[in-house]
Amino acid sequence: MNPLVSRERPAEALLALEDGTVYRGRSAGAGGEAFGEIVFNTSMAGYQEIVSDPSYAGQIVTLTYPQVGNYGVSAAAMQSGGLALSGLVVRDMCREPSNWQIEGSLTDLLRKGGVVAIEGVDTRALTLRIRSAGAMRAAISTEDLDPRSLVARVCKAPGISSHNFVPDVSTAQEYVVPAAGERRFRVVAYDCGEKRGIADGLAAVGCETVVVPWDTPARRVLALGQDGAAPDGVFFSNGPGDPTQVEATAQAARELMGKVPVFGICLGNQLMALAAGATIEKLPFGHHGGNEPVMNLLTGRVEITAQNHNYGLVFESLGSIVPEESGGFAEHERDLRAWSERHVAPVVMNERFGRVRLTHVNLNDGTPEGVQFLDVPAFSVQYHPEACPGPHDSAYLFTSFARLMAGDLDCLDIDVREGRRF
Ligand SMILES: NC(=O)CC[C@H](N)C(=O)O
Repeated sequence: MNPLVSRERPAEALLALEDGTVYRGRSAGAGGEAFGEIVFNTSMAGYQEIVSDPSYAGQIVTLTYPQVGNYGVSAAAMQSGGLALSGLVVRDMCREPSNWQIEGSLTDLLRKGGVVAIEGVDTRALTLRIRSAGAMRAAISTEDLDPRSLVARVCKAPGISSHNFVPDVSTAQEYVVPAAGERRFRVVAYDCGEKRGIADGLAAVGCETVVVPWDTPARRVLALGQDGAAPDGVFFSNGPGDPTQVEATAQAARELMGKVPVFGICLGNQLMALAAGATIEKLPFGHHGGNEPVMNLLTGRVEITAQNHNYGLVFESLGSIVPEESGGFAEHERDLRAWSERHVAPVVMNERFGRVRLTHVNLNDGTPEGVQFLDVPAFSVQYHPEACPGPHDSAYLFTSFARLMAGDLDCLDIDVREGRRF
């Protein structure tokens, strides 16, 4: 008999949302109770990378793809050492996974990681509800099966913005990730919950990376390069929760930008924007999935991207527009779609760091997804060039960072300059 096949009858479970909606199902992970903010992820594969992404701390993830777990799990797909998400909701959890690389089942991984999960939920209906009502507080329980009681307890639970989740997932100690192949740069990465795929992406372009805790002061980082000198570059990682909670890292970004080349992904992008004094807004239900179209405004190319965020920066809040560098757009425009339609990469004047150019826009809702600082060597994106899971269209951004560290400030259109095709 296949040792991965479980014949036991799973316990009953209940999912409750703060708007009063409840779904009955069965346990598909650890027993117990989990509270968190419910979001949906539209990836069609990659459930293991999703559940091991530290950015999901404090969240209950609903997978829109209906059958989950069918190819099992393996150590190589883990994006971190453990599972940080609060809970998982699926339509159908496969109890007979099969794959030549299989090392275990998703249900076992969730159980070992203490993650409460529910299956048998109409995830289409649930996703539509989240899409219209927005991300909200929710709970999964295998203990409290009384809908009224669980909804009432959800309504009393703290919201995601009331806690800084980054210390829970950041490294406690500094450590070094070697370059894959020849070492070209020595980089310091702020670990706010960094995914392994990002560490691999940095290593692949020749970075030896010193990974440091989220609250490491800038002055320490400036001595972590070769022989106690400043590093060749600094990277700000992805991570969970509300970016305005992560003050120590935003403060470090403020001190480091302008001193060394800087690159940020997702939470890193938000923290660099906060360092520049920008406003961060909460999106209604965020972007979580492997199929989000983003236009690179410098090349006009559209990348299909992996995303996982609920917050975004308000580009106009970085400063007032510089009309002569913004394709004739004299006014602040709320509708960034107009810029993408006209392939204009507008520039604003930031009080602290000088000119900032909008480089990437999400084509689904027109939200800003990448900025480049023109007067200091720094750029960041809101989405995930490392994929894991997802398409690799944006992998060039790791090369862009290597170019930036080598002194090439025009580093974001390299795929076109090198004639690369997707
Ligand atoms: N993946 C991330 O870095 C997410 C950033 C932030 N926690 C958000 O939800 O927007």
